[in-house]
Amino acid sequence: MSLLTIAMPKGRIFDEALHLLRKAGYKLPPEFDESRKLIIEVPEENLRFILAKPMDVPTYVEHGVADLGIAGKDVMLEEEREVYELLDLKISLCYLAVAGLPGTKMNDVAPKIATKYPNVASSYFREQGEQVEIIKLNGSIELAPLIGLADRIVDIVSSGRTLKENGLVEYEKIVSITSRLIVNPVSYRIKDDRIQELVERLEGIVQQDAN
Ligand SMILES: Nc1ncnc2c1ncn2[C@@H]1O[C@H](COP(=O)(O)OP(=O)(O)OP(=O)(O)O)[C@@H](O)[C@H]1O
Ligand SMILES: O=P(O)(O)OC[C@H]1O[C@H](OP(=O)(O)OP(=O)(O)O)[C@H](O)[C@@H]1O
Repeated sequence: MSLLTIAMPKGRIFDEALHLLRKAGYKLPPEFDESRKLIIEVPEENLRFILAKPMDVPTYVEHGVADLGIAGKDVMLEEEREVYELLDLKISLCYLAVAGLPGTKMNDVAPKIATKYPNVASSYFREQGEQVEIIKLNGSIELAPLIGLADRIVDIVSSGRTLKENGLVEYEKIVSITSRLIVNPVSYRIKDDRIQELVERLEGIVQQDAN
């Protein structure tokens, strides 16, 4: 049985992803819940996990240092890596939206858009036929329109609380987001039996949770 390396996103998605794997029958030790280790070996399952920043998961998978990974659709759209998407895990639901101060129009000439997702934002506004200037930020995106840095933001909305508490409104929804199981194309070919088994086990749980 070949060893599978799985890139897991640290942070928000981690607990839900872990829960899903455990429900699918994988025995993952308490180390996952407590430790700060970045590589966790599970020899009993012939699995190895690497714990990465969510935005970096497709990079590890594309380079083949991880066979599989779990990544938000937002990350997949932004990073456009050479990986296959195998399964919608239907966890960590949220969406990407355009937001800004209420009752405001975007500047006519090169309106500024602040975002952590420069590629997604440029494609979106290009499709809308708008020429915009993208300002890349790494967090606290909602600050940008409040402080006069940008006309609009493109950011994740989940509960809507961050927008509301900062007096911002949503202008357009861009795309719904869930987390996906992704695979390196070569691993998919050479470790197909193991990967297929993992997909089927997870698929069963995702279906069960959806009903
Ligand atoms: N409210 C939310 N805000 C941000 N991401 C969310 C939210 N809900 C679900 N997600 C999913 O979680 C992923 C981000 O997880 P997380 O916030 O832990 O990482 P991060 O953006 O790298 O955070 P940080 O930069 O604060 O470490 C996104 O790619 C998205 O798919
Ligand atoms: O709709 P809500 O439930 O309020 O969630 C959305 C907020 O959560 C994320 O920020 P995060 O907490 O990751 O902080 P960040 O600004 O450092 O990215 C996202 O960028 C929004 O700001």
